[in-house]
This record gives sequence, C-alpha cells and structure tokens, in this order.
Amino acid sequence: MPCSLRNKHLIPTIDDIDKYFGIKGSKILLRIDINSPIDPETKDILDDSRIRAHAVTVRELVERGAAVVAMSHQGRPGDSDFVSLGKHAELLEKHTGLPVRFIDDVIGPAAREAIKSLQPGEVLLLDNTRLVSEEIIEATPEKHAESIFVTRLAPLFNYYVNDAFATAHRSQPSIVGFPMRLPSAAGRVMERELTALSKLYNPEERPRVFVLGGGKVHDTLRILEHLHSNGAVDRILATGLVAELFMVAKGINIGEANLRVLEAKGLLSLLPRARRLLLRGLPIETPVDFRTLVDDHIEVETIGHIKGVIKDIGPQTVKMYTEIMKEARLIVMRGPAGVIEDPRFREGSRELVRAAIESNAYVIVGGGHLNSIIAELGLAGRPNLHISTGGGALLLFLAGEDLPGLTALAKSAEKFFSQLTG
Ligand SMILES: Nc1ncnc2c1ncn2[C@@H]1O[C@H](COP(=O)(O)OP(=O)(O)OP(=O)(O)O)[C@@H](O)[C@H]1O
Ligand SMILES: O=C(O)[C@H](O)COP(=O)(O)O
Repeated sequence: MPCSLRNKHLIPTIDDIDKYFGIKGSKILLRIDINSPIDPETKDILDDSRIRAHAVTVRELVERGAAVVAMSHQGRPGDSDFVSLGKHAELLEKHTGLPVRFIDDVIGPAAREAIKSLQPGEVLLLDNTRLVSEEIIEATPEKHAESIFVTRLAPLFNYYVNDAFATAHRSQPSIVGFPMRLPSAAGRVMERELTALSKLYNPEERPRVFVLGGGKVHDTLRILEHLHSNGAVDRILATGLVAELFMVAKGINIGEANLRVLEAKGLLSLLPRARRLLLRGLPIETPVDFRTLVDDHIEVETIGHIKGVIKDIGPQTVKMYTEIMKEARLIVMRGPAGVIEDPRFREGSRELVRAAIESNAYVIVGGGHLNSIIAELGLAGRPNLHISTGGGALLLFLAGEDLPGLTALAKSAEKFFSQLTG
C-alpha cells in the first residue's frame, strides 16, 4: 500500500516496488540519515539510534534479495562532526547483523567499481554524501537530476529508496535528484513517519492535543500559526520557554528574573505574534505552577508569586495537563517541559511523557530531549507511541511546509508508477 500525506502525495513503499517491478536480484540505492552526534575530540558516535532504525530497512531489502548501497550525510563541511562514515559502517554491521562493506568514496571510480561488483545479498556504505560539493546546493529535483552526483550513480541502480525522513526538508541531489531518474519508494523508517504523521490529517483522530515546550520558540510559533489557521489543533499545552512567552503575552507576571531570561534570548520580540494568536482564540493552556531556583534552593511557586528562575513545570500543572491529555485521541509532543540537562528538573517532562503514553491517545514525540526522557523511562516500545527521527524536518512539516524529499518521491511515482497514480 502506498502512503499518502495531506491527500496529495502518493508515495510508493518497498512493497510496491516489489509488487510492480520485483526486488530480487536488483541493485538499490538507499538514502538513509545516520547523521549522528559526534564527540569533537575522539570523533566517536555518541548516539547510534538512527543507525539502529535504518538497519531494519537495510536488512529487509537484503532479505528480499537486493544488493543494497546505502548513503548518508554526516555533519556539514567545516563543522567538527563532518566526518567520514567508517565508524557508522561498523555500527550498521552490528545492528543489521550483516557484513557491511565501506568505501571512502561517493561518486568516484572506486565507489562506482564497488557498486558494480556488489552482489545480491551484499551491503555497501558509501562515504559522507556531503564530500560531494553539489550535495550542499539546494535546487529543484529536475536540476539535481542533471548533477554529476546523480548522473554518475543513477545508471548503476534499478531503484532508489529514500528512508531519510530527517533529511526530507533538504532539496539536495541525494534526496531529490535520484527520484527523477529511478523508480523510487519510501523505506520503512520513512513509511513509519508518514503513517504516523498522516494521523494529523485524519478527522477521526480528534481531539488533537499538542504539548509544546523547549527552547525553539521561533519554530514553535510558526507551528502554532499554521495549526491554528488550519483548525488542526484542539488544545495546546505549553511548557518550557514557549509557556513563559505566552504567559507574558497573556499579562501574567512571571517575575523579573524570567523576563530577563526571555529578553537575553531575544524572545520578547515575539510577543506581538503570541498576542495576535491569543486574540484569534488560540486554545492554549499555560502552567499554573513551576519548579524554580531561588538562591540555589528548589521551590515550587505558583503564578502570581514567582520570585525564582523557572526551571520546570510544577505538580499542579502536571495534574491539569494530565487530565486534558486523558481526553485526547492524538497527542503531539515536542520540546522538554524544563531544563532537563539538570537532573533536578526532569520531573515535569517525565510525568507528561508518562501521562501521554498512558492515555488513550496515539502519541507522536519529536526532538532529542524528549527522546532521552522516553529512553530513560524505558517506554520506547509502547504500541501507541511514535518517536519521530525528524528534527528540522518534523518542525517544518508541523509548520505546514512541503518537504522536498516527499514531493520528489510523489513526482517520481507519477513518472514511474502509473499503476498507482493512474
Ligand atoms: N523553562 C526553561 N528555561 C530555559 N530553558 C528551557 C526551559 N525549558 C526548556 N528549556 C531548554 O530547552 C532546550 C530544548 O529545547 P529544544 O526545542 O531544542 O528541544 P528538542 O525538541 O529536544 O530539540 P533538539 O532535538 O533539536 O534538541 C533544552 O536545552 C532546555 O534546557
Ligand atoms: O539531523 C538532522 O536534522 C538532519 O540530519 C539534517 O541535517 P542538516 O540540518 O545538516 O541538513
């Protein structure tokens, strides 16, 4: 079954490729996103969760009889995490349980020879796609289809599979160029993301509750503007710095120290946008109490009496938000409720995550900080939970932007899958 998103993208899956063209004996170019946090000194991979996730797609393609050539970016040129993918290959081997050959080349003669000699059942990982200068240029799929990157590699493959939802917001050759030249499909990680996110367009999945916190307040405002203008949200439960901004916008006194925090982060300039949303009736709840730091002591302070620096939401807020979440069919959570880098202020985020997962709702969680809370609570495998791999891609998607990687897959389907698109 192909996936569809916002009712306009029809995107084939691995099953469709197998059904209409056949995978056994084919050679597949698989775009994954194993861009991972890297220790600046040792260059070790600090979190291999993305590698573990994509291992599932690699293994399945191999089991179906394909030769699989995987590619990914890592960091950006000039940054300390812009490294070669040798260590990623070792971890991909560990998580797939299959031998993974690595070649420190992307489109040169060595890479092309390795691709040509790859046999069904074998896996090859190319080096960091951003070693190719074209990969950092944003252009249309049609333009990238003519790039050296794509014109050199595409003829060596039968199909292209994009499993990199987390890079779907980049219009780069490895994401948008290949679908113009090869029958293409979404991999399993991408498919899971699309299936989960399509619930945002299902009128039966209501009430929809968004629990939005963390520090990316600009991005969150964009999301709120989009959700509200489309009537796509029933209730917003604000935490983190997002909550503080909306409390000021509502005229609630959050105390001098916290106003200074918002000012230092340049967030007070967002007040007019927050006020406009409130005037238009944005259904947003803000906290009624906080865990604060007052002269190095932790206090629980209720609104109207806040003297300390806000570090987490308080127990009454957790209770109030938990009650609202009990009524939801779909909960989307992004950004932590407090400064969770300090273990003393993880409680609010922990409680909210627990309450969401124990509610009757389907829960979509995005962002590294909440992910770490889920891992700590051992809740990752819950059937009503989808942990998104997308950072920037998820933010843009929630803000209503079209993601070029998805558009390219849909265009490819029109070109190569007339069976599906009519
Ligand atoms: N009340 C608060 N005051 C100051 N900082 C806060 C507060 N609440 C949360 N934060 C900060 O927000 C940051 C996380 O927000 P962010 O929006 O980046 O989260 P994320 O969804 O995990 O994104 P990413 O995956 O990119 O890390 C943390 O560093 C945390 O300390
Ligand atoms: O981690 C991410 O958000 C993706 O891998 C995209 O990385 P980029 O922002 O460097 O394009």
